[in-house]
Amino acid sequence: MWQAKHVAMLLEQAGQQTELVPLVSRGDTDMRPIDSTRQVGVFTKRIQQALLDDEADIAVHSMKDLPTEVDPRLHLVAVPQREIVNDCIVSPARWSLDTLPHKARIGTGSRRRAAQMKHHRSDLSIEPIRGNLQTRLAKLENGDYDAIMLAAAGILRLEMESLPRIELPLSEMLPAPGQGALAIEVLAEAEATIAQTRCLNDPRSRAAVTAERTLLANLNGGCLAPIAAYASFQGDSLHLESVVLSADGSVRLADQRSLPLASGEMQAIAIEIANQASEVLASQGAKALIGR
Ligand SMILES: NCc1[nH]cc(CCC(=O)O)c1CC(=O)O
Repeated sequence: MWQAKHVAMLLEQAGQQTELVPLVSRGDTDMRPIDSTRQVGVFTKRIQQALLDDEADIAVHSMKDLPTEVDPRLHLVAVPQREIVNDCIVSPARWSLDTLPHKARIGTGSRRRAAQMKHHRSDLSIEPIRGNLQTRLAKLENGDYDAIMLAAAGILRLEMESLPRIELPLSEMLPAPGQGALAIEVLAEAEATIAQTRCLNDPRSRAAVTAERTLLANLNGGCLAPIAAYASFQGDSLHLESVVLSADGSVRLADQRSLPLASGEMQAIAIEIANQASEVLASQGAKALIGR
């Protein structure tokens, strides 16, 4: 709802009228451990269906939740300015990755977060958790976990800035492809809506997300894979950091590279840098790690 209201506000600032269409997705209601369901698009399918059924004109997703497979009936018209990309450890004592007690119990359903935590701290006990933020925080307060992991962007969007937490540096915890970014989808044939929503696009945020998601797609990883990637603009270059891990964090393949922006069109550079990175990671055995 925060994300949809945020996009409505941006559109209203651009002189467009909007109406909110609240929806509930399976991702909101299904409390089974996310890894066990092996489903993709649990947060996004319901919203996409609203476009196909003409219940809504504009879909607002978390980019991180949007599967990389493209539905030809839909068009990703815009990626707005991206938020903070980091992950956080939430705990009353504000433990960091280094100060967490020995064998602390960490609540996360993310294999990417679990593997990176275990890579740095193999003693930690990673335990599954589901539910919305309020549910997760209640479980933390109840003592079910010593700490839980959350995206900083989600905490800020829920206006929970006072939550006791440590933001993890990218060197310890690289984000999921697309983390902290929004995705605006419309029907591919909706030319008028495309024209009205194009103004929401931030070309640099879009290029960064394209690089990260191309890497993910090239390695056949869904949103559940232990794959992390972060693209950023550094001077006159696009920079891409990517990491693929074994589930237990004992194996960690990493790649870092830059391409000058002068070498071509920005979206093409984003795809090229991802292709180079995924080729190197694949040659080091990334695909076997992901399947494990
Ligand atoms: N899978 C749930 C989800 N999808 C997007 C966010 C956070 C916001 C974002 O990363 O854009 C979250 C929660 C979390 O990872 O803590």
